Amino acid sequence: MQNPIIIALDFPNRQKTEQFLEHFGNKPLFVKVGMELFYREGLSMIYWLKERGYRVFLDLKLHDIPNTVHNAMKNLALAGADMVNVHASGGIKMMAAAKEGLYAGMQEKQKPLLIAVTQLTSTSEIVMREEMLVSQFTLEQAVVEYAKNAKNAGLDGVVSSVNETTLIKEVCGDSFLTVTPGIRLLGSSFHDQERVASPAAAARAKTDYIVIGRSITEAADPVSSYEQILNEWSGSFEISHR
Ligand SMILES: O=c1ccn([C@@H]2O[C@H](COP(=O)(O)O)[C@@H](O)[C@H]2O)c(=O)[nH]1
Repeated sequence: MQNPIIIALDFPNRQKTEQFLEHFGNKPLFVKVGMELFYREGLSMIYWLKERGYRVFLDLKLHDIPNTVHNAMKNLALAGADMVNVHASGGIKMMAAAKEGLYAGMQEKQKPLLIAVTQLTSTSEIVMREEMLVSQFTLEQAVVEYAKNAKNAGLDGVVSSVNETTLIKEVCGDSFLTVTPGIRLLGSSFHDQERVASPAAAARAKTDYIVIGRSITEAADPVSSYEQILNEWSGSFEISHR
C-alpha cells in the first residue's frame, strides 16, 4: 500500500515553504507546487525540492493551443518533476502535443507522469451547466468523457474529485491514475471546494493520490494533521481492500 498523500505547497514564497517543510524533518514527502509558488520562485523551487529528495507534482494546468503547450512542456521537462498536468478541456490534440513536448528526447526512466484536470473540484454541476454552458452532460459524465479523452491522448491519468473515481476506473481501467483534491476531514471547512470527500471515502473509492493543502498547511500541528489523514486513509484502505 503506497502513501497517497500529495501536500499542496500553496505558499507565497520559498521562505514560507521551507519553514513549513522543516516540521516534517526528513520525511519522504510527495509535494505539489502550483501557480502561486511557481510564479514567484520558478524552476529553481523545483530543483531545490528535488535536490532534497521530495517527489514533486508541478501543477500548472496548461491550457492553450497545441503548439504553445508542446513548446511550454519542452521547457517544463527541464524541471525534473515527477508529475505535471494540463487541462483536459484543451482537447485531445492539445493533450497529445503536451505529451510529445514533455517527453521529447527523454529517456523512459526520466519521464514524469502526465495527467489532465477534468472539472476542477471547485466546480459544481450548476456552475458547469449555467456558466460553462456544458449542459448536455451531468458533471460525472463530463468528467468521464474528459478522462476518456485523456486516455486516448496517451496520458497517465486525471485529476477529478473522489465522487467520480469509481466510474473513471471502471471506464478507463484500474491502472489509469486518479489524483483527487477536495479532501477534507469530517467537520472541516470546505473553503472554496465544492466536490469534497474524506480520506476514508477516497480510500474506499481506490483513488491513487489525494491532494491536500490547507487542512495540513494551515493546521496548528501540520505533522499530526498529516498523520491523522494518513491513518484515516490506511484504516479504511485495509478494511475495504481486504
Ligand atoms: O480540481 C482541482 C485541481 C487542483 N486543485 C489543487 O489542489 C489543492 C487543494 O488545496 P486545498 O487547500 O486542500 O483545497 C490546491 O493547490 C488546488 O490548486 C484543486 O483543489 N482542485
